[in-house]
Amino acid sequence: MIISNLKILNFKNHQERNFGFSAQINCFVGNNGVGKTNILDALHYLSVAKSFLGNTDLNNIKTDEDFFTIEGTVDDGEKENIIKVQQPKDAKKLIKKNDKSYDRIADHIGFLPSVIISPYDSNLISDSGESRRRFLDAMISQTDFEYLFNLIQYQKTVQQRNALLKSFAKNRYFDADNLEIYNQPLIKFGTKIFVKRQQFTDSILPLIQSYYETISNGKEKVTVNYQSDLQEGFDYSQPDQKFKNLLLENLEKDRAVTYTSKGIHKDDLLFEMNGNSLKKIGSQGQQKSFLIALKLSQMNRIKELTGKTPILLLDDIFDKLDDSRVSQLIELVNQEHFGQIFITDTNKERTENLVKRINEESKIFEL
Ligand SMILES: Nc1ncnc2c1ncn2[C@@H]1O[C@H](COP(=O)(O)OP(=O)(O)OP(=O)(O)O)[C@@H](O)[C@H]1O
Repeated sequence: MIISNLKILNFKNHQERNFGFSAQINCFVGNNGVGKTNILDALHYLSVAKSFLGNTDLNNIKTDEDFFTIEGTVDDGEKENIIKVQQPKDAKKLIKKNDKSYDRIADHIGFLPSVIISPYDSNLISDSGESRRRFLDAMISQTDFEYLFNLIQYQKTVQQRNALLKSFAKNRYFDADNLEIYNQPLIKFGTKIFVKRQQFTDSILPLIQSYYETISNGKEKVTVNYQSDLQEGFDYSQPDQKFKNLLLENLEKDRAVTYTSKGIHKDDLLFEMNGNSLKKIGSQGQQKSFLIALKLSQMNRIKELTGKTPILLLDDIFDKLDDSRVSQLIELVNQEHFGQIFITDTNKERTENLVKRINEESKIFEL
């Protein structure tokens, strides 16, 4: 997938911008706060119709303006497509492909896959399990529409079941048959999600280890463990049984706390380095190397599963990495064809030197 052109109107600090991109490497250089990351965020919008920084859409409209528009020309290998994302101040966000609006934003996910590596990724290590779950979900959803559908259904069902548990407690009343209406879809969708998360983590682990080994020159060994309430004693010949048992065993607890205490909405990913928690013992550079390995593996899997090469967004990537790790990373980019890459850096000279070392066509934009 190649973005040949990007037009931005009233997006964050950018009033009006128009870029013609290289099919290979594009760099944005400039001082702190000039809006380099915001350009990557605009490209991220073209991919999944939302910010990677977690801001609300309305906050991304330039101050004192009434809307923002992001328009990209995307070559999918067969033809050029115009993707347009528009957020008015007082109406719903719109996303269009070739002038046709999508009914649901989810229908666009997967058309233009992207992988972002940014300083904000460190939240993946430091935050609670929720951000790792969201990352895992986003990773799988980009290659598997059914997964996204199951996840949306599961989340709706958990909310409905929790509301029912609360209403039971409030009215001092309980009806097992009524609860069963929600248990069934919870088990069906939750089990499918568990199996997919397990398979995906298993398939990505060797890639993460191999990329980490290359970047760190074999200095440390990392692992990623998927953890789920459904794991212990899960039987693939009767997959629904485990979740069924869990709900039964925890019924009294769920009634007492008035929410669903067990399930795949509590899953987590455990990141380890040499057998210890990466969060506890990893230096900033080691953690960053791990996150880069994780993201490059994500890229590799998306490419393998969909046949599409995601765009790679590298925000401030060289900060905190020593020269040896930067060299290894560049070596990697040279060896494997990563498709179209967008890089931000405050240091123009460093960027020019880097680009010289990578044997790809490039453009540098000074902001
Ligand atoms: N809705 C908005 N309206 C106007 N300006 C905004 C809006 N949202 C963010 N900004 C501005 O965007 C700028 C930050 O842009 P960005 O993070 O892209 O900078 P950067 O060039 O990547 O900086 P750094 O090198 O520090 O990472 C800030 O000056 C901020 O005030």
